[in-house]
Amino acid sequence: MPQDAVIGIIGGQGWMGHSLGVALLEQKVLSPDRLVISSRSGRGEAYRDWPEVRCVKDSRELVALADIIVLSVRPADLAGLDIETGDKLVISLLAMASLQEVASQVGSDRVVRAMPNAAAEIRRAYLPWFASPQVSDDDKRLVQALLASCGTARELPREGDLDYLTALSGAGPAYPALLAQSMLEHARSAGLSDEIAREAVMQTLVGGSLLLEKLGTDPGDMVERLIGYDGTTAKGLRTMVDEGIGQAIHRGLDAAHRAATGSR
Ligand SMILES: NC(=O)C1=CN([C@@H]2O[C@H](COP(=O)(O)OP(=O)(O)OC[C@H]3O[C@@H](n4cnc5c(N)ncnc54)[C@H](O)[C@@H]3O)[C@@H](O)[C@H]2O)C=CC1
Ligand SMILES: O=C(O)[C@@H]1CCC=N1
Repeated sequence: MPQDAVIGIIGGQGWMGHSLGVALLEQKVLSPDRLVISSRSGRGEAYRDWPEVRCVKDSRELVALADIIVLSVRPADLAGLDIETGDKLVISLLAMASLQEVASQVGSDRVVRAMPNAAAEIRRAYLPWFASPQVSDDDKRLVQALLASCGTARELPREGDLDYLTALSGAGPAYPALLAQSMLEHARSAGLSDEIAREAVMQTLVGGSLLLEKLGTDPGDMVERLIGYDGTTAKGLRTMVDEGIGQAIHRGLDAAHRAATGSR
């Protein structure tokens, strides 16, 4: 990254905005004097350890100060962004807003769409991104370095893949949360104390995910291996499959994908 490039995050106090800003600072990808955030609610607590970070209320001021602009407002707030970035590099984290929509809203052709997820907060996000043809190879290296501060970043060959991944990985941390919620309700109804139920659910989901990651094999192999015991797990898995868990997941992902694509 150019040593003196200034990054501006519009919505830099929000969930994704501050996750990215703080990750860049903590990993020293960026020195605090090279980060500007715009926030309607003032400075807030997220950057208290870095007083050199500049905070402005007016996003037009941020655009004037920054070389690279990150958009991290909610999709409904895009149309109200009264900014003109010229040909500065713009990185949009917004779901549902196409490259074309972002480009025409901010007036730049150098636009990257990136899709973080909630795990950016702990730097374990999956962050696919797609760039417009006007984004240079140097820009792309920079984008990859910035986004990798929050997890695993990956350039995509097609914008449509980003819409799909908005539903799969962008929304993704909500899916284990739903599973955890359902398991927790069941454990409580079986009479376990709240403390033990929570501990059991969390350790099981985290441990199971880490094991899958470590094994690196097809998840179906682990399912088959456990079905092979023909015991407790097999009974549970077969019932879940027969009750339509697979279809429910596919239909949910289809619905999220349709929402991510909007009218396109
Ligand atoms: N939260 C998530 O898990 C994910 C969010 N996203 C996308 O990231 C974007 C941001 O989402 P969150 O951080 O979760 O939302 P958020 O609501 O936590 O943050 C948005 C921030 O933007 C600020 N804001 C709104 N209009 C502004 C303006 N004109 N100038 C300056 N600041 C302004 C708000 O005050 C707020 O602090 C969204 O577009 C969303 O689609 C993408 C993937 C995952
Ligand atoms: O729910 C949303 O629209 C955004 C995109 C993925 C996660 N949050």
